[in-house]
Amino acid sequence: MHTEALALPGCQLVHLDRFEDARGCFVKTYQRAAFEAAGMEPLEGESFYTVSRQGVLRGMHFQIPPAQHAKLVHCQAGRVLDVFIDLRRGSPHYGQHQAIELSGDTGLALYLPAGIAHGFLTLSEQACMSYQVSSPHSPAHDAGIRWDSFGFDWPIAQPVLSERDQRHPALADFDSPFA
Ligand SMILES: Cc1cn([C@H]2C[C@H](O)[C@@H](COP(=O)(O)OP(=O)(O)O[C@H]3O[C@@H](C)C(=O)[C@@H](O)[C@H]3O)O2)c(=O)[nH]c1=O
Repeated sequence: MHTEALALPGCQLVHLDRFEDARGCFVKTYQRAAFEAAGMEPLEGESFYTVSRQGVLRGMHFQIPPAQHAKLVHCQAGRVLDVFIDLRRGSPHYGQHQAIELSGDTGLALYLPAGIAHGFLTLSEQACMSYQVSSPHSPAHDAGIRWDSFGFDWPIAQPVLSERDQRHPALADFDSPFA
């Protein structure tokens, strides 16, 4: 495993160890010692995955303090356009976003520290996204920014959204609790 620092401070592109042979591939998705050595928080709160159809957009999600957490995001199958926003008031990049394509073919994952909103659009017929987070889910602290409110030019006008994701505040109306 090796990592690359991204433009938003603390965010890292993680090149997972991926071994291919005639059967398919083997991907090592987490090793506590190596991840900590690369500056990541232990990601042992919970893990989960989602399966989404083409055109589904999930986001832009984060947990607010005191339940803020870091996450590792990885596309196990299919292809997604992954997008994340810096919500840390003290950051010189506050309100800025970055987008990276993730797919089941590359072994790329994203590490996002607390204070980063995360979402993605499914580009392939179906995509499986897996997550590893540093602390448990807290429904009372689970929050979001509306997908079309932070200046990103999504390659779709009418994505499939959950009801909750249609109701998030715009970035401009969000009073960020992240330092
Ligand atoms: C996020 C989450 C949801 N749930 C439940 C709540 C709800 O009934 C159901 C679906 O939840 P959601 O609609 O929030 O799922 P989803 O929109 O897939 O949420 C995910 O979106 C991406 C973009 C992220 O970054 C993730 O951290 C997570 O927030 O699962 C949990 O039990 N644990 C969890 O950690």
